[in-house]
Amino acid sequence: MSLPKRVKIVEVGPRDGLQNESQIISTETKIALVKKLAESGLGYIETGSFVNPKWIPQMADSEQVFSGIERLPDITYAALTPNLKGFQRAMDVKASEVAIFAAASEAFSQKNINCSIAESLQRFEPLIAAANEQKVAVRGYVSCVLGCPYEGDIAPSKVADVTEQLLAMGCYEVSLGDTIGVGTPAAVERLLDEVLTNTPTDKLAMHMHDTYGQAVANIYAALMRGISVVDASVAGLGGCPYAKGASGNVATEDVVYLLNGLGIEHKVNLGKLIEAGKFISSALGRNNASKVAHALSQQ
Ligand SMILES: CC(C)(COP(=O)([O-])OP(=O)([O-])OC[C@H]1O[C@@H](n2cnc3c(N)ncnc32)[C@H](O)[C@@H]1OP(=O)([O-])[O-])[C@@H](O)C(=O)NCCC(=O)NCCSC(=O)C[C@@](C)(O)CC(=O)[O-]
Repeated sequence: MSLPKRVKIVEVGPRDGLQNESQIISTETKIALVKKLAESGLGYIETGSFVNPKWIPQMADSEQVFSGIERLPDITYAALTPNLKGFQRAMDVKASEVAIFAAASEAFSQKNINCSIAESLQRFEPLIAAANEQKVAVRGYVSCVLGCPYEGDIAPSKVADVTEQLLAMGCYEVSLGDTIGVGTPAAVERLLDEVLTNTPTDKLAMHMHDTYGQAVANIYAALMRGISVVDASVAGLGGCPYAKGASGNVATEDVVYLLNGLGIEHKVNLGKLIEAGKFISSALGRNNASKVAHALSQQ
């Protein structure tokens, strides 16, 4: 399999990147971040989430964020939604599309969304029915595809099974999440050998966390298998509230640099993206986790 000609980057910084921050981040800062990301050329921005605010307080102002953003044409401003209630909240503020999230690990599913994998899929049914009725696209996530903080190794067949179920239910694409960033390219190969048996490449995305510094290598392994959608988080923001020790997602800047080096189209202006990363890192008072942003800032 050869590399794809172009890659779609799904920017998850405003949601996955910020959801785990313990300090209060103002709604204005979140809105400004989304604006800067949109201006960098990113076409898909996961802007917030409509989960129970008691579980994820940082996302409690997602209504205000969606209401406050200035929408540029041709940009998808997506929302994470765990159930019908979340979907309705997302629709009330005109999210462009929604994402549902399941796991390949029973223990993680319980910790993250308080139900078994089978129950979670059942819970998504009314959400998907409502989305179909309102012609809203639904993306799917599977967490813990390369390892679980509670169960350890996860069988690729389990990931393939949940992925197939989400697609059969109506998700247009499923993003495979290495939630705790333990994967290596060899593990990605083994995973994709199994998942691609019944699922075509154009139905899959990669969502790699960088805990062990393997995310870019893992993405490269997936690109080599023809996968052309990559989730990333500006400045490498993130972590997972239910996965202790998990670091941020792969930095979007590092993915863009990788794609540039491979001659793969992506439409993102790296300079503007780095500015967005600097903005949010300074607002949070933390180091920018993008190696590319760091290296280019030294020049
Ligand atoms: C799924 C639930 C809601 C189940 O939580 P539950 O407690 O089992 O839900 P419930 O249906 O029994 O309801 C309990 C209370 O929550 C309320 N509630 C129920 N739903 C909503 C809603 N949508 N919005 C607002 N409120 C809601 C509901 O109204 C009720 O309120 P009360 O009567 O107690 O006042 C909960 O477990 C939850 O919100 N979990 C969120 C977990 C989360 O956001 N995790 C992070 C995102 S996943 C992730 O980051 C991984 C990913 C996607 O990036 C990929 C990867 O890296 O692996």
